[in-house]
Amino acid sequence: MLVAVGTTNLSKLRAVTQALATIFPGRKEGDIVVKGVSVASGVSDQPMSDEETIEGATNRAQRAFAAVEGADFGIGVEGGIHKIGDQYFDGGWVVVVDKDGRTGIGCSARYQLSQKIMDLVLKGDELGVVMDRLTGQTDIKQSAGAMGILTNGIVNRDTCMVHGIYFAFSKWISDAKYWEESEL
Ligand SMILES: O=P(O)(O)OP(=O)(O)OP(=O)(O)OC[C@H]1O[C@@H](n2cnc3c(O)ncnc32)[C@H](O)[C@@H]1O
Repeated sequence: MLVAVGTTNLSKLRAVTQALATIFPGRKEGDIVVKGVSVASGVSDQPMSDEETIEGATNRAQRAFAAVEGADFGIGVEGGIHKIGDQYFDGGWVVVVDKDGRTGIGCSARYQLSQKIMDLVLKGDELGVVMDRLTGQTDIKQSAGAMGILTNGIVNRDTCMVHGIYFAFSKWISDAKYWEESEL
């Protein structure tokens, strides 16, 4: 199975590899090939709404699928912020496409961003840059992620994304009766 993922971010690629091993059990090592490709998300570097983040994940999935010949699936994973009331939350959206034209969508758990972090993001820096500056670490977005820092390592970015990937694949792994047009 060849799976094209629209990113070269190591945390996202780890999440996809881990999720696929659970989604398609019994496959021998090497049966599932995950190929990360650099594609444009087509949205801003720091998406600021669920709608924009879903659009980015969709573009990444479609563009990765088109870029990798013979791919069985294209996957787009996009991180983004969303405001609910006067609070800001971050999370990841996942879109899956396949060669039959089917599309699946899922999202990770989301977590609150403090006003202190948001003040820096709203000044124009991406969350990853802000977290690097606050922690003194480099490229947090490819390792623990902001959620890993804020949960003291309990939920890292790849762990968080894995659930979004499971949900995005639900159409392929649950009974078709939940998805087909039915007479009920
Ligand atoms: O290489 P790509 O796939 O673009 O990965 P990315 O991490 O740069 O990009 P995303 O589009 O998924 O995320 C949008 C921005 O949100 C930030 N971001 C989202 N979740 C984050 C997290 O958990 N930790 C740090 N930064 C995060 C990050 O700075 C990104 O610029």
